[in-house]
Amino acid sequence: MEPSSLLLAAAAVVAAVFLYFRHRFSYWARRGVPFHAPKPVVGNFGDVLLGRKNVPGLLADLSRAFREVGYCGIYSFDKPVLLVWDPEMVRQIVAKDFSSFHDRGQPFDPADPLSQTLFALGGKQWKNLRSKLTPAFTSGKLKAMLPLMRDVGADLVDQVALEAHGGCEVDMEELLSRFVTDVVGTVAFGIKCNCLRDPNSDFRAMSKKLFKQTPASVARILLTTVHPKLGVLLPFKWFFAETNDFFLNLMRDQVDQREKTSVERNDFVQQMMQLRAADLADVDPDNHLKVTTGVMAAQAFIFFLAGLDNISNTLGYILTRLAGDQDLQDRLASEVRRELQQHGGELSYEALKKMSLVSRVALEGLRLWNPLGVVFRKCNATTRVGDVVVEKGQMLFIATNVINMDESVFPEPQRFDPERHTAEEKAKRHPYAFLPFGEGPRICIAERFALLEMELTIAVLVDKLRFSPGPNYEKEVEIDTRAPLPKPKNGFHLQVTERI
Ligand code: HEM
Repeated sequence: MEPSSLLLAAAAVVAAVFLYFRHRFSYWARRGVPFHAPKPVVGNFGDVLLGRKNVPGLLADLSRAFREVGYCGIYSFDKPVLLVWDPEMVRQIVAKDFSSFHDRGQPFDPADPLSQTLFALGGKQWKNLRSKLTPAFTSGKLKAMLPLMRDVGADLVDQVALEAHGGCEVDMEELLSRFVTDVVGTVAFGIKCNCLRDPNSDFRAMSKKLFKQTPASVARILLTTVHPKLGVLLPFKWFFAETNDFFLNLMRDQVDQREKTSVERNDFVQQMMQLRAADLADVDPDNHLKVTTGVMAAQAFIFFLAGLDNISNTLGYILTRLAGDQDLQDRLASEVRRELQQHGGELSYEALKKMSLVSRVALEGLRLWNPLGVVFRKCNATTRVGDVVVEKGQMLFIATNVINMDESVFPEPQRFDPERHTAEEKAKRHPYAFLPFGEGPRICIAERFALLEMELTIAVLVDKLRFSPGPNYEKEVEIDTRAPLPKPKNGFHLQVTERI
């Protein structure tokens, strides 16, 4: 090709790209929705890509200019996204008009077994699987899982006491992270993985790998959130081949072993096996997802993804707050000891459910730490939400961290105050003003499981141990802005002594 033709072709490409972005980036202006001016290509997400802010932090900052409006338009790369924090609009999106917003727009690749999670599925397949998985989280099932969790809780207390040597500072981020991995190992996969004792176990290595953020993994997560098809085309699977094989083999081995030995355990693998047996009778192939070993592994994998950092970091944050408030910590310990006494010394399900301060502390931790910070939906039928006409295909982000910090609802929002979660206080506020687990038919399926695990952990720790500020104590925990979701930059260092 002639140099002049080459130059002309290059100019045409540049002009086409320019015109494309100019059109894309005028989306909100054309609709009269207040918006943030985007940067070329990255839209409003440049600070996340550069590691300057995590996703909830970015969304909180973007909401600030339009706080009273309750929503604004943003651009995730070139994709317009409606950012919402007005509780009434949120109610409409996640509950009232659920039929127009039933999916998250997550990628689903039939060739990638671990992408077939309840979180990612949409439409009728989601509905069918959700109804099958819901019974796995009933009170009866949680009660049956509790002894498994309690054993790991006892291991945690022993390990913390061991590392504290009667008064040293301990990094609770590391120990809690190993603890939650052991819990998931036992309740989801039926194996004792011993990460608390052995920080180099296979399970621990895999969980570390999974949560290790690389520029490629962050880019993929962001891109797949807004461009599912693009995500599927990228030359690596949802969580890379090694992770796929690890979880698939784990599930396969567990199922084989149980089928051979007829051993039954009160865990998630057992429930998935029952589901698979019942599934053989399901005669609706169009709307239901066949429960293969891959589909079973995918659901257990979500346990792994959702049940680790979310829970361990919220607990680490709570212990940090308790270390700074000895009075609250003592009241908590008294409640735990009183209820234990009244329940024959056993930390039973009934005893835990009587510990109302423990529960309020867990909720206040979730309000302030808010591990996910954002809930998303994709519009599947054009619908008016408040003053905005949301078109089919439109992505919506619900900034739950902004809602949780509204000072008209939670005065002095930065203050750790469990009394915000009494029944009377709850009755005074909008029902959508506190959403750590999302809301509506797609609310976190494991909400009660996650709360139970958190309550159990708080109870076993404050019963036996006292947490206080040590030399590396951070009253205000510094956040690692390079991680997409809340993560402490320097761990949760706390001094630990035995509680008399
Ligand atoms: C403190 C811990 C946890 C928090 C804060 C949390 C929070 C959330 C949130 C905000 C959502 C989105 C809800 C929505 O879109 O309205 C969600 C969905 C989900 N979570 Fe959790 N979660 C936690 C633990 C877990 C655990 C341990 C599991 C293990 C099974 C789990 C499984 C799921 C699943 C499968 C969904 C998708 C539900 C659906 O689409 O039907 N989560 N979670």
